[in-house]
Amino acid sequence: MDEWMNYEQFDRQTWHSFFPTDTVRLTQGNLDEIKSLNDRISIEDVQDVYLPLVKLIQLRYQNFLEWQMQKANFLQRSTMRVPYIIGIAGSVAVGKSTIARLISILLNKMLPDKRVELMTTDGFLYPNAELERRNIMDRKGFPESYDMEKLLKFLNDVKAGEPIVKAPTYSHQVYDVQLDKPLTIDHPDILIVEGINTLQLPSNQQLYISDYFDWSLYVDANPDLIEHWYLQRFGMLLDTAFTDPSNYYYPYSQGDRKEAFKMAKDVWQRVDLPNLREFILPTKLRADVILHKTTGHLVDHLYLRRG
Ligand SMILES: Nc1ncnc2c1ncn2[C@@H]1O[C@H](COP(=O)(O)OP(=O)(O)O)[C@@H](O)[C@H]1O
Ligand SMILES: CC(C)(COP(=O)(O)O)[C@@H](O)C(=O)NCCC(=O)O
Repeated sequence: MDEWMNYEQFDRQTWHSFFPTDTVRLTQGNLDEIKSLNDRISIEDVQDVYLPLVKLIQLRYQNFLEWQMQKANFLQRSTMRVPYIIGIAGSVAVGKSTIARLISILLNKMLPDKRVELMTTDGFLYPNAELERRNIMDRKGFPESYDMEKLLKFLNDVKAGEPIVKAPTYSHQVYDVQLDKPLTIDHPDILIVEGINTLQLPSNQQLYISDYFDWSLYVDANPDLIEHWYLQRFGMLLDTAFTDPSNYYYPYSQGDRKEAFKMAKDVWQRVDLPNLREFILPTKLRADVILHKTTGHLVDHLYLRRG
């Protein structure tokens, strides 16, 4: 069976032609904000790929608002403000959080009167101490390493319009969940939820976390390229750990750099790559849009689900 049968494929030129972006003027401030995300992010990608993508999200969001109104009319109630939730999935180090931040900047630009918030599911990993207690430290990122019930409850509270909902956070520098530094989600218009497990099926609950997503994106790339990006990020983590003994990577930053990279490559091969193959890639065809990246993080193709 053709796995792509439910998707239409577009190359970047065609994709760009759907929303020629001379209609949206990015100010120098917007560009600086985008640049500060990542020095190497390409402005061509922003114009050719991400602005049309965000335009599509805007259209879907308008449709959602319309539906909320019609539903309230039908149920003879006043319209409630229900957050629109976007899920972003893909491998460790494929660029999910960078894209999530970029989409949030562009959404703010296109919808200045709406409040957009951003979070990652990493905070719902069990803390390292608990992973160790369960003897699954080598399975960090695998389905059993997340408190999915807590994540479901969180999404449910946000969707139900609870005014203040707290989400635990995760630090790559500390390499652990930071229970003392929760993120407060305060009734946003749009919430972007990014994480490797956003499109995964539940192991034992009846509810799927993807049921809470109004729109979803999967970020795809060749695993060899993702390994390269993982190791590049590892290099950056080593550089920032250099002067900070509290950083998880500090000991690696003090020792032989070659040995440190050997260790990181081993972790990718033993943990993150099998996780990608077994549990993340199989969720790709559940996304509304699949964005395919190639060398240098450039997007070459997009796939849009039919219907
Ligand atoms: N569009 C991009 N251009 C250049 N580098 C990028 C881009 N997207 C991500 N990166 C880099 O790739 C690495 C992984 O990205 P990140 O957003 O942390 O991935 P994820 O959230 O999927 O783990 C980081 O070092 C990041 O700076
Ligand atoms: C916290 C993560 C599961 C999530 O990754 P992310 O998508 O934020 O890059 C991952 O970064 C991780 O720590 N994996 C375990 C193996 C490793 O150290 O790479």
